Amino acid sequence: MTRPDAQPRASHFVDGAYLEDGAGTPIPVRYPATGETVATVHAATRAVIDRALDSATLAQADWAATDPSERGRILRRAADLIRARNRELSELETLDTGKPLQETLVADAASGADALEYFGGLAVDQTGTSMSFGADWAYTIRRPLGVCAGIGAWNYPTQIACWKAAPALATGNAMVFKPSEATPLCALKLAEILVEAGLPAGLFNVVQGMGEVGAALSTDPRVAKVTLTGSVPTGRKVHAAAAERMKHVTMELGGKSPFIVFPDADLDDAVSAAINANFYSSGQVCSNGTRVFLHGDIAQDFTDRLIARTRNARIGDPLDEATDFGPMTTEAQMQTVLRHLDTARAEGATVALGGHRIDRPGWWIEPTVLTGLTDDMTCVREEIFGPVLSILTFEDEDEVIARANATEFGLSAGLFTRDLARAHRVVARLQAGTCWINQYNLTPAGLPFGGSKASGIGRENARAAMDHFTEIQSVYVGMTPVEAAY
Ligand SMILES: NC(=O)c1ccc[n+]([C@@H]2O[C@H](COP(=O)([O-])OP(=O)(O)OC[C@H]3O[C@@H](n4cnc5c(N)ncnc54)[C@H](O)[C@@H]3O)[C@@H](O)[C@H]2O)c1
Ligand SMILES: C[N+](C)(C)CC=O
Repeated sequence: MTRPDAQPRASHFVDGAYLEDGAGTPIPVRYPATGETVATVHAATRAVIDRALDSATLAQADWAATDPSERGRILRRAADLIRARNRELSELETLDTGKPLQETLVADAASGADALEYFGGLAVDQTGTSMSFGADWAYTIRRPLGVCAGIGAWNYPTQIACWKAAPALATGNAMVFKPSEATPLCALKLAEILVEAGLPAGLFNVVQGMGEVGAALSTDPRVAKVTLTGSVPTGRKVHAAAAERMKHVTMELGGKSPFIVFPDADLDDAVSAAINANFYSSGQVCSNGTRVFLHGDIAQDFTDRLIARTRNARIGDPLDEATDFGPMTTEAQMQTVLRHLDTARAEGATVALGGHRIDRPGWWIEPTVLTGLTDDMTCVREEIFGPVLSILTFEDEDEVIARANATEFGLSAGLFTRDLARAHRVVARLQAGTCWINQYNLTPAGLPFGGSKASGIGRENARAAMDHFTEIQSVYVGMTPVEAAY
């Protein structure tokens, strides 16, 4: 397939235009399907970071005073532009991440456009409250926070940038966004499109770099809020840095989510969902249901069907729309997954399917199913972030709930049953920010998404995100003479 040109016009997008500073450390962008370098960007220098933060600070004051209906119109225009350019953006996302075009065409830029459209519509609908205190009264207003720093992971670069930018901008904030160093390309396109849609310069700036650039944003006094999508260890660092200056935070972090199949479930549906919940994006999805708890009565049947269907995965060139399983996004992540597989074998796991690197250039791992596991094994406790599905069995409801909750994570959970009373009863006891009943991993813009426990703080999407990008100002209105003791 002809490969599109991935090299951006410059490394950064600041104050409405592309910006280069060759003094920054070069970051090669490698196509995961072959390992070839397809572009190079430079990490932001101190001068670039300062320009991004200063222009955002200046632009935000006017933006906060702009009629929210105008803010909303700009975001909705950006959504339309993204949809019109979906194929071009999806191809770039595929080059950036290695995810099959079949996926990026429907799940990445498209979901970013949904968020821009959704928050574009909600921009006019920021309501306060009013109350009376005798003759006096009071009201509340939601105020934007100021300049927000967005820091992204590498698995959904366009979606992550949009999910952060859309509610921030709708509510009158500016954003300086640092994409993952592994996938720096797509956020630049978003910045370009927002300006084309009419967003004033400085309101959405993109600066490239490794963790140090993210750390510089997290500690800078010009930044009022940090919203991170990343791993739990990074979340702990960013949260601590932000706390030094009492900044607001949203933390979208990792997980090790339970996927529970009761004996009365529709097994074909449950197998389909387990495939999506473990092998989509080659398993590089935060909310994946990687601990698959199967009731003993259906465990063998489910496992046989799962393995038979997973053997049909078409592994190949991610730019070919027929391909439905791609490589890992980074070489480092491939090595991490291979180490996890070695540990699993050493701890006694049975590799029922896959378990090896695929012999192709680039960073490929076979879709893998592990059986013969116990809850204390490393592969069951730790996030692997690769195409590795762990099967566990259970006998009763109380037991599976206790085991599902026995983790520091709390991002997501899923369950399959035809008994809706049981479904709601179990969900009420699961410690997870998002639960799916007879479905998995669907995250529409109108549904809050985020984690409990170590998996995060705050929520993205829905009205909840509008609240997280604003703070309440209370206004007390005195209507009667002021009395004083002396
Ligand atoms: N909950 C969610 O919505 C969600 C979505 C996608 C990915 N994730 C999680 O992200 C992880 C995979 O992504 P990753 O490997 O890019 O994560 P990561 O934590 O390594 O990096 C995330 C981002 O943080 C930056 N960073 C690193 N150190 C930093 C520091 N000290 N200060 C500020 N920024 C710093 C990185 O440069 C990168 O941009 C997984 O754990 C996955 O579950 C969560
Ligand atoms: C947020 N989500 C689930 C769409 C992608 C996470 O990795």
